[in-house]
Amino acid sequence: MTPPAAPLRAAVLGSGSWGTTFAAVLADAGCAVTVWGRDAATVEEITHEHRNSRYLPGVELPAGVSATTDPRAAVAGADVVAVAVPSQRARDVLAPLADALPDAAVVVSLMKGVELDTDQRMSQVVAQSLTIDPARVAVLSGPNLAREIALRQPTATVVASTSADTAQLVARACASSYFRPYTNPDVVGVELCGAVKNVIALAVGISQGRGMGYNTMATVITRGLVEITRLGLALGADAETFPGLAGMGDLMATCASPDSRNHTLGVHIGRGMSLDDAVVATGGTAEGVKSCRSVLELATSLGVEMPITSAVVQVLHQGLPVDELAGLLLARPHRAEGV
Ligand SMILES: NC(=O)C1=CN([C@@H]2O[C@H](COP(=O)(O)OP(=O)(O)OC[C@H]3O[C@@H](n4cnc5c(N)ncnc54)[C@H](OP(=O)(O)O)[C@@H]3O)[C@@H](O)[C@H]2O)C=CC1
Ligand SMILES: O=C(CO)COP(=O)(O)O
Repeated sequence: MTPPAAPLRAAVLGSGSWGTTFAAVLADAGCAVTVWGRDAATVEEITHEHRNSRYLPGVELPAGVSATTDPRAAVAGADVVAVAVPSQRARDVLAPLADALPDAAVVVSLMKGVELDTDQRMSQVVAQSLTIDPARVAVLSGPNLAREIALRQPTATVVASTSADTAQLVARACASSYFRPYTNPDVVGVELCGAVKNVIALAVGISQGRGMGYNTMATVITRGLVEITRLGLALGADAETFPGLAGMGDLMATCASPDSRNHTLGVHIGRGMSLDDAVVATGGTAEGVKSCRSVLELATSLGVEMPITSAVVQVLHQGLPVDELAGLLLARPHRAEGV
């Protein structure tokens, strides 16, 4: 008889809402989990009180989750290292850990952004900053609003890696009665879906902040998916990824939920708040604010049209009045539907 597999050891870098929630997911799936956080009070609270009152008020964490302020101690001995810091900070957090990562560890990016300046996807940033083979990197993305998962509401996700072994290891590490991972070899497609849906959620939020209803929301979501698909196909992604959990699934969750930071920030902008005030009022990481620029840059370099993304960049960063956003999109030349 084959002996049962030994419990996996996991590290999570980032003690915010998703890092802490994913640590709970891993622990519920049977892993021994250490979270790295830079805030000593949060680390203390996670380890000794099994709570993270700043990011997940009212949620009790499994006893199997502990935390440290030492990132090297967190990754020591880990089989799986999950990364959940803001995308624009990932390189700074990971590069100093290149010589601390265990040789056999795989790294899973939980982040949904595209790096400014380099226009790299997070799996590229992870492999480059840790100097590891991309086959040791996975990305996890899907309709995964942290708070619902922390309350153990059922959901599914996609674990993508160019290596089936890596994807299966990460899927095994996080699968539980309420969290169902599907594997997918399409890293590019899964990752783009996660990053660009944040930009589309900003656009939906802006329209709702202006008082527009469900027709507008459905239009922005549907044409947003077309934009994501166009960019993904230009980068070699698999067309089947886009209607799946990482694509349509995450768009629906993020564009519909008041828990989404991107959606919420968009609503503030739609109601007339300045970007700086909206960032403060939203709290937490709204990746689309920065990634809209890198996504648009990537699209422009490939000659891919992304009118919604472009409109969001213009409203957030180039002073376009919100009232002119809809006109800008609707005045585009008429064309046949489709990608
Ligand atoms: N929340 C969600 O529902 C989901 C989020 N994601 C993705 O996960 C990633 C992390 O998001 P999330 O956890 O929600 O973000 P939060 O804003 O909740 O937490 C961010 C975490 O990163 C830390 N951090 C912030 N700035 C730095 C820095 N300069 N250096 C190191 N650490 C830093 C914060 O530390 P401190 O507390 O000390 O400020 C905090 O621990 C994002 O890419 C997001 O898109 C993906 C799926 C779901
Ligand atoms: O990615 C998410 C849900 O899948 C979380 O969305 P926000 O980052 O907008 O909160």
